[in-house]
Amino acid sequence: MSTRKHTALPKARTLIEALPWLTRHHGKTVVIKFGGNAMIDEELKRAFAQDVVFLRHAGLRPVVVHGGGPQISAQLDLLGLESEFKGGLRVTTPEAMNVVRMVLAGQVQRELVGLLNEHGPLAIGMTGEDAHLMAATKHYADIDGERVDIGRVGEITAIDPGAVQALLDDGRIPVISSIARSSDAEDAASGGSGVFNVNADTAAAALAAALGAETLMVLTDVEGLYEDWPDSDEVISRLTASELEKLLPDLASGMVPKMRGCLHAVRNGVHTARVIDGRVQHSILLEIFTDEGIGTMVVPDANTIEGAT
Ligand SMILES: Nc1ncnc2c1ncn2[C@@H]1O[C@H](COP(=O)(O)OP(=O)(O)O)[C@@H](O)[C@H]1O
Ligand SMILES: CC(=O)N[C@@H](CCC(=O)OP(=O)(O)O)C(=O)O
Repeated sequence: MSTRKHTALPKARTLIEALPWLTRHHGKTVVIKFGGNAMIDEELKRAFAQDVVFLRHAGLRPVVVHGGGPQISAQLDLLGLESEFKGGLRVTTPEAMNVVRMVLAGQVQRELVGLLNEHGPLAIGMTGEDAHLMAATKHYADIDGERVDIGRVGEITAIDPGAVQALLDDGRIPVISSIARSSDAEDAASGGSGVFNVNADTAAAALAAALGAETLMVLTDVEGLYEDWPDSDEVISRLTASELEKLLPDLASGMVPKMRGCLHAVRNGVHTARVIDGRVQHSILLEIFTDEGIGTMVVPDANTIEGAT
């Protein structure tokens, strides 16, 4: 004879709590940006892969855009090259560009694809260079009103999401590195050097808009957008595009491309853009499938879009 205690009820409640969210998000595209600072340990990376695969099996269409800033800096350091940032962007010499490409496409992307594919033949890696996904032109940093040359940093000029849509239609999970081909034909024809280093938050936001995604989710190493960083740890849970626009000039480095990206996304058809804590295991599932939600959510101004709650 065997007996069983009824411990299953809380589990069932959790599943039932997910039901309205499953219905709401079914068939919707979610672009998830996984920041280099959130990839701090193996457990977290595995949990991230599980969450993304869960979304896919729950009927959503997840797309991963990954970062790798700290990993690039570590490799540059090994090679005796310095890392310098201006306005939150890496000053990218042609030599550094080769390292950026090697680390993002050859190391970080490969690792994430491998972790996702432990769950089945799902993930396919690509960079913005593939199938004309991302075209860019040279970006100049604006430092106190001055136009500063920061090397091979790109500003996205066009996105062709066709290849990503095709992969999604085929049930795959695209994993994208933020490298773009030059939209200048002559530069592009120069092969290896005809590419640009694009900030991964910016790339994720532009892709979310081009795909008509429902949600942009940015995983980082803080709980969300702090109101008075670094003096307070009060997280802003929800703000409109206009409210965010007013805050932008006061934001510091790492948050600038993230929040600019969120603003761009919600102003271009994405229903919600969220910044969440990637250090919390299964933060993606908590954000998508539970009533609480975590982190900071940005919504369009006239919040008339059904589902932007
Ligand atoms: N208002 C703010 N709220 C939260 N974090 C902020 C804020 N302003 C600046 N930051 C900094 O931004 C960092 C996140 O950006 P970044 O280091 O580029 O992360 P990622 O690798 O995830 O893209 C945080 O760790 C924090 O130091
Ligand atoms: C132009 C620029 O700064 N590109 C970034 C690309 C990687 C990135 O954005 O990684 P995180 O999301 O981990 O910061 C860089 O070279 O670090």
